[in-house]
Amino acid sequence: MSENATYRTAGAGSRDVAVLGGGSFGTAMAKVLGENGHTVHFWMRDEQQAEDIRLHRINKRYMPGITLEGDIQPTTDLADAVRKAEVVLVAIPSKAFRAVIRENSQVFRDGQIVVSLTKGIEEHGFKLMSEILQEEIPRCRTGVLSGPNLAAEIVNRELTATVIAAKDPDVRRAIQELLGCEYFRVYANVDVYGVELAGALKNIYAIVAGLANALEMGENAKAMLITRGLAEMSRFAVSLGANPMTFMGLAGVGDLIATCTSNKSRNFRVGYAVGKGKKLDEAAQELGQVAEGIYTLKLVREKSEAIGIYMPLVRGLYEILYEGASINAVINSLMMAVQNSDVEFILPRTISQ
Ligand SMILES: NC(=O)C1=CN([C@@H]2O[C@H](COP(=O)(O)OP(=O)(O)OC[C@H]3O[C@@H](n4cnc5c(N)ncnc54)[C@H](O)[C@@H]3O)[C@@H](O)[C@H]2O)C=CC1
Ligand SMILES: O=C(CO)COP(=O)(O)O
Repeated sequence: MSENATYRTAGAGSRDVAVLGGGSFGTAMAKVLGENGHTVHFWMRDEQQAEDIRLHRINKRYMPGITLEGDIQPTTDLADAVRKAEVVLVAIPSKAFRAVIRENSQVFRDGQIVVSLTKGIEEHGFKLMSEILQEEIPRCRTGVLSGPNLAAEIVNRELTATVIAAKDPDVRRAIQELLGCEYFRVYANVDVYGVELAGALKNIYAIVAGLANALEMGENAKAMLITRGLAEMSRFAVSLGANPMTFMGLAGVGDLIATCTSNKSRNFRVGYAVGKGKKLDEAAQELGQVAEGIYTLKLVREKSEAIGIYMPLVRGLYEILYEGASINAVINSLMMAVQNSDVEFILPRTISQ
């Protein structure tokens, strides 16, 4: 899309929306909403950052060079932002998600629409963000936004599609109307658990893909890793109750392609740095932004072992990142493993072939 293209609100007129979280993705969604003619109460915890955005219309730390247009009002007063908003979008990293919502749970209203944009899993209890919303603010109507949504592309108005997953049709419709525009399409799904889990799981395979790229693996190898990643993540998610067809959609295969093939993905970049010999801590430190896959990997490895789901890529990546295994040794062991069926929803993985 050209910089000079005109933008219009996709549906109803101007609405008040709160975006919680002043990082890359919060900024990207605030920008879409602002351009769509909505009033954005953009909450962040750092007053200096809020003041800077107020004055210069640029989030210097997370989106340098990107001007925020429209009625975007940076604030450090979360209660005020939520009270003024009809709809709340939450883009806070999974590690801080519950604490922020719990601390402010009283300010959310009955029936208020609250949607998670976060692609991660809570450390204790393996809770997804929509489950945290239901526990902390059960009187709200909740949903999840996920899909191939690299923030760095959205802020440049590059064509993008996303998925709003919610049981309540009003939530789905509201988000489609608020965010949809010439460069941003919003598809709908009712499989909240599948869409949300897909978004969290793909971060693991983006790290694997970054590693493969650092090792200059060929296209066959990269395609194998992405496709076997898809098999592994859908096997795991389906065992927990997700719909396997969700993984054929934007939130599954779509997001996997975007993040496993682009160094705009922070998870991919962490994998790439480790593949080039950096220690995990060093790679994460240099990134300076969240790479949820680092934490998701630990939780998924633990959970898959507890429930007996075969996830060789998760196990291999865990050994590399957390147990100091050599990358070559892990690759050799993966290549020597039993050769299973391709699509196990057609030919079961474990029967004799
Ligand atoms: N950046 C992207 O392309 C996309 C990111 N996401 C997801 O969005 C979520 C947020 O990620 P980004 O904005 O990209 O991360 P980021 O690393 O760019 O920014 C994180 C933001 O969270 C804030 N934060 C951290 N701890 C906090 C706390 N305790 N209280 C309040 N604010 C806190 C930081 O100050 C920062 O503003 C992640 O779960 C990510 O997976 C989803 C789709 C795309
Ligand atoms: O989820 C994302 C794009 O869909 C962003 O991925 P990263 O967090 O790896 O940058």
